[in-house]
Amino acid sequence: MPKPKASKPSKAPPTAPPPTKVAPPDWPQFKPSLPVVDLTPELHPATSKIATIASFFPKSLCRDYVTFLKTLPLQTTPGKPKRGEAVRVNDRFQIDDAVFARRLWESTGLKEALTENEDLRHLWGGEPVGLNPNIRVYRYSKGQYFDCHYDDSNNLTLPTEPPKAVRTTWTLLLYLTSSSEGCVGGETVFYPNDQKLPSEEIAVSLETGTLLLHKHGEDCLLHEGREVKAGEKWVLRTDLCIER
Ligand SMILES: O=C(O)CCC(=O)C(=O)O
Ligand SMILES: [Fe+2]
Repeated sequence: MPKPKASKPSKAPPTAPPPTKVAPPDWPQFKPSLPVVDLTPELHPATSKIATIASFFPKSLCRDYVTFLKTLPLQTTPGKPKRGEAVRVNDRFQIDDAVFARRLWESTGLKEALTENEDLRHLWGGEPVGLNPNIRVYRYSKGQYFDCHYDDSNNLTLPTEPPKAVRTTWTLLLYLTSSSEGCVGGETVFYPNDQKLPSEEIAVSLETGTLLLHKHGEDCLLHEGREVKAGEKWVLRTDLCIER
């Protein structure tokens, strides 16, 4: 747990070891081929620990993805969190899929957007080399939320040839729905001073197709996925990996 200061449960629940022998899903193709717009990460005006890339997925592709994701065996959060873990109330699907992580990195324009932008290169904490194969899909329905927590950095080995030792430094959240699809609430809200103070909140509203990036590990801001009031919030999560 990188930040023990907060009084609330503050560690994201552990990601149970992803099933290793489960066949990966037949993720829809990226159609139209990506990127559809110039992918320039925009730093949040309040902090350089949050960036967004608008229209990372076009809306039609988000729609295709949600239709597909609904067919996956999502699991509702089991039981009560352990001491010191944040409450996450949503439905989730998790898979270790290095091939899909690589597609998201190499076939979307993301790799170029993060590695070829000289103004932003210093933000990533090292040389970005790919995405975490641990892919998570979240569905939040009315009343569901992810309470305040910090995201940990993890050391991994990417199954490249030869394998690459990496560390995750930023969380990536791809919003697949928003108010355009009838989702009310569900903002990702950050608190810059380790306390849930409404006066200091930095709320990022859902935008269909926007990729939200935020720094994690030691430098992670306390954050939450605010309660969904109506409709469904669908999110795809992975993490940025740098060489270690
Ligand atoms: O759903 C959100 O907006 C936040 C998700 C999150 O914090 C996480 O996956 O660690
Ligand atoms: Fe998080």
